[in-house]
Amino acid sequence: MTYTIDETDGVLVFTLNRPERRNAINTELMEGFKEVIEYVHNSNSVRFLVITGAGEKAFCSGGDLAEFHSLKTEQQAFGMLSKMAEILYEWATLPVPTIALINGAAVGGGCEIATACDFRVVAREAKCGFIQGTLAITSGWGGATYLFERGLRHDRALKMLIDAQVYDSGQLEEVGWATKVYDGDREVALAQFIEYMRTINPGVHKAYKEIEIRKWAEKDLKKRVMEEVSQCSKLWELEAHHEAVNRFLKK
Ligand SMILES: CC[C@H](C(=O)O)C(=O)SCCNC(=O)CCNC(=O)[C@H](O)C(C)(C)COP(=O)(O)OP(=O)(O)OC[C@H]1O[C@@H](n2cnc3c(N)ncnc32)[C@H](O)[C@@H]1OP(=O)(O)O
Repeated sequence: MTYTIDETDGVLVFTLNRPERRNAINTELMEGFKEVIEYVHNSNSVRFLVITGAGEKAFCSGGDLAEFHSLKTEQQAFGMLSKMAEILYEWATLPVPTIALINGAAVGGGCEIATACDFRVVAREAKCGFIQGTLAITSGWGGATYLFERGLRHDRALKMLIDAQVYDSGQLEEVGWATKVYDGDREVALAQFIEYMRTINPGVHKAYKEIEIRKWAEKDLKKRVMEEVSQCSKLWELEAHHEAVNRFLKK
């Protein structure tokens, strides 16, 4: 199974389970996101939603370059990108706190997924970055739009995007992208992170999330996400992108 979904004591953990591909997102994993979103909406017990990656090397390496390399045209790219962008918008607007438990590399779309979460709890040795620029594209699942919503200083957010490099945990904490950096066991780090939040009535969590969600609705966030998708789709079609992906796949 390319993913697992486990609920324990109100904490729902969605684990990307393709460690041999550094937990790259393929079509099957997109369905996993949709299953989790439906689970949360239908649940009276889930209080926190956590996403993490199987193994110790990666949280998520973004889109599956082998699977998505077959997408050549702007229209073909838009079909995949918009599907995941819609999923991430539903994820970002869930009525429970969402936590990216970043156990390893979060790059490209993996960094976008983490940025769409409310919190980013990052392993000391993890490196994360919006590396799409090295593939001659921009973020394509809404990650840049969410980044500009996360309260980082504009210059720091923009530099993360146009550096297109991976940042270490110290840098991620310094720019304000990492909520917390942890050492050792990820389960212990998660338990410590939610220790106080879990003493608070879940109705309070939901009400505070609704304030942000209302602001995003008033500011046409979803429209802006889809404009980001369209921009990425245009760049996707260009030869520079396909050549860059070929170089990776022939490594
Ligand atoms: C809008 C989102 C956007 C999109 O999908 O359009 C993107 O996400 S674009 C960015 C796509 N992602 C990448 O370019 C990252 C590529 N991967 C890496 O940079 C590294 O694999 C890294 C840093 C995640 C981990 O490095 P490490 O040295 O630990 O592992 P390897 O590179 O040796 O990879 C092991 C194994 O996994 C395969 N792999 C890794 N990432 C992907 C991926 N994104 N898609 C498909 N396959 C991936 C890699 O090819 C290796 O396979 P093997 O058969 O063992 O050679």
